[in-house]
Amino acid sequence: MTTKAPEFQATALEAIPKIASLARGQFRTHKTKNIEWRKTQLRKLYWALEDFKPQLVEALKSDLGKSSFEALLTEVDWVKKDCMWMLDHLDSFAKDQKLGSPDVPATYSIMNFRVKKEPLGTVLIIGPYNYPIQLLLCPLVGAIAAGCTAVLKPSELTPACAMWTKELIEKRLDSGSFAVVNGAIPETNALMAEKWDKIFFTGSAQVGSIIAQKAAQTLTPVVLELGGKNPAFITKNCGNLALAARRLLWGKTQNAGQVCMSQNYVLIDKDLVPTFIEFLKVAYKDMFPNGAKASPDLSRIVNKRHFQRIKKMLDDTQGKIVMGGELDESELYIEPTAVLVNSVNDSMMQEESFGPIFSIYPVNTLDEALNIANLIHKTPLSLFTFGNKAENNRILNEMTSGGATINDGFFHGAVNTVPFGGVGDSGWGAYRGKASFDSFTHFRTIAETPGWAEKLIRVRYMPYDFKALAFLNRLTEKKPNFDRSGKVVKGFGYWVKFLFGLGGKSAKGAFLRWLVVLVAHYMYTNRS
Ligand SMILES: NC(=O)C1=CN([C@@H]2O[C@H](COP(=O)(O)OP(=O)(O)OC[C@H]3O[C@@H](n4cnc5c(N)ncnc54)[C@H](O)[C@@H]3O)[C@@H](O)[C@H]2O)C=CC1
Ligand SMILES: CC1=C(/C=C/C(C)=C/C=C/C(C)=C/C=C/C=C(C)/C=C/C=C(C)/C=C/C=C(\C)C(=O)O)C(C)(C)CCC1
Repeated sequence: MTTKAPEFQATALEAIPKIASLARGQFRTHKTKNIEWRKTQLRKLYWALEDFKPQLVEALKSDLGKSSFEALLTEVDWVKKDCMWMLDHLDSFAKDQKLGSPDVPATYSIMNFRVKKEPLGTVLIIGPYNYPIQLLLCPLVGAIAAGCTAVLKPSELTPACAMWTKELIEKRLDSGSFAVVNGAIPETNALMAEKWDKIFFTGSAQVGSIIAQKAAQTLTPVVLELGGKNPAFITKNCGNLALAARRLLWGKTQNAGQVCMSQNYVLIDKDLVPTFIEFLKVAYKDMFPNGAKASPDLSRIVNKRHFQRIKKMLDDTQGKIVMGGELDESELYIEPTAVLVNSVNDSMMQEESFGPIFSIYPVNTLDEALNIANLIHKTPLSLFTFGNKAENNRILNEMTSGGATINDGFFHGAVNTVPFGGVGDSGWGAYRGKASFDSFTHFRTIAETPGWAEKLIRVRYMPYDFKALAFLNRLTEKKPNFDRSGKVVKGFGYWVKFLFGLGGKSAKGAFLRWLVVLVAHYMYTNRS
């Protein structure tokens, strides 16, 4: 089969309602509730990715100039690993969860409480352009695992990937249950006019807001995986400044920095700035011994619009380019570039670069750095800290983010089985690993009241009987061990528990303490 992608073809608008209706109809057959059926789809997706690997690698090259190395590591093989991991864990994720203590008080243990994991239904997955395979198909892995049917809308900015994705999904997965609609705003709007049981959107905050507003009209739940202006903090106590420079440069060179979770700017102790810049240049030389432009490893910017957007940030900055700075629109090439700035109003601080450029902002204190970062973007998608333990903990405590990495670039987002998502306006919800299954699952609590218990539980019936209520309260009510000011009162009960528990804070703690006492007693009494 040729590796050249078919000419990009948007899905006919009039076909979209039928595609959505077919996916809904497939869900209503209930076949997706069969775990083996879901596993079969995941296995088919795995082999489709394997078999279409040459086409997908070629498509990523033509759409983004993405190296085959990154095309495999962060796209095709990444999703294949997702399929394998989900296959290994799906049985445990999908089985009913029996509820007991402490969720269910002993009094109600006869009700056989359990949580049934049910697919939400038919979902819409909208993907971005920067990782057009991974960021579209990893949510699909979750949807399949949860038992949903799905319609995918790839980004039109990566047309070759979109066309091959359509082919591999529609040719290899269950017909009608999984479909791809290609197109841009009109097609996405036509999809948004349909009723979905969940929408999973990855893209800009601006478009995410449009999606969320439309979804709200039909009370459709959404997951939003958005962007952010992500800070990196480097303090005097960062330990290895050269390591910080190399690891942060990694975050801005992979995929030519078109990574929503990479750092946008670096807040660094002012005394470290000259050395940091030198270390950046050393790392740059290591990564690109023959220059970045000649390197087969560095992606290109996806299109002229984004190229011009990034170029404008550099044109508008009042800062000084201290590394890189070469651009070539004919190749959509932008050199990894660092800009030394001194104003929070600088274009390099105010916008998400979503490219291979970032700013360096000297600070006097960690207080100043935290104030600036919270001013620039209170809820970024990521943050990175290079300080001592106390400083890192303080940064994590005083600044939130979707995820964070200590002492590296975006490593919290470089392992496909740990939860990934934003916070505040950088995203709603999470996926990857079990979170992918959970994201498309309804956790349905079920109780079952046995007939023989009717006399035991008559308390709820009229005519109400306060004696029965008092009896129920005696069984179920816990006396407070605190007073009205919220202070724990160390009364008789407290001391009895303390003594019998040997001061342990929990049953496990008490057990372990008693075990130590008994072993010590045994060893003493049996000493030679
Ligand atoms: N949190 C995450 O995992 C990620 C977040 N992003 C964010 O996405 C942005 C870059 O990706 P893009 O693809 O440019 O995002 P985008 O928001 O422009 O497009 C995303 C999707 O929305 C569709 N779309 C665009 N405009 C629309 C409109 N007006 N109405 C309806 N649908 C529309 C596009 O066709 C595409 O499929 C950056 O802001 C980046 O931070 C990108 C990748 C991952
Ligand atoms: C080899 C042994 C060991 C240790 C091995 C280790 C620690 C290996 C480390 C490997 C590394 C650093 C791999 C890095 C991989 C990076 C990846 C996969 C990046 C992925 C990027 C993605 C998915 C980007 C997504 C972008 C998004 C969502 C966005 O737009 O933001 C031991 C264990 C130490 C000893 C045995 C041998």
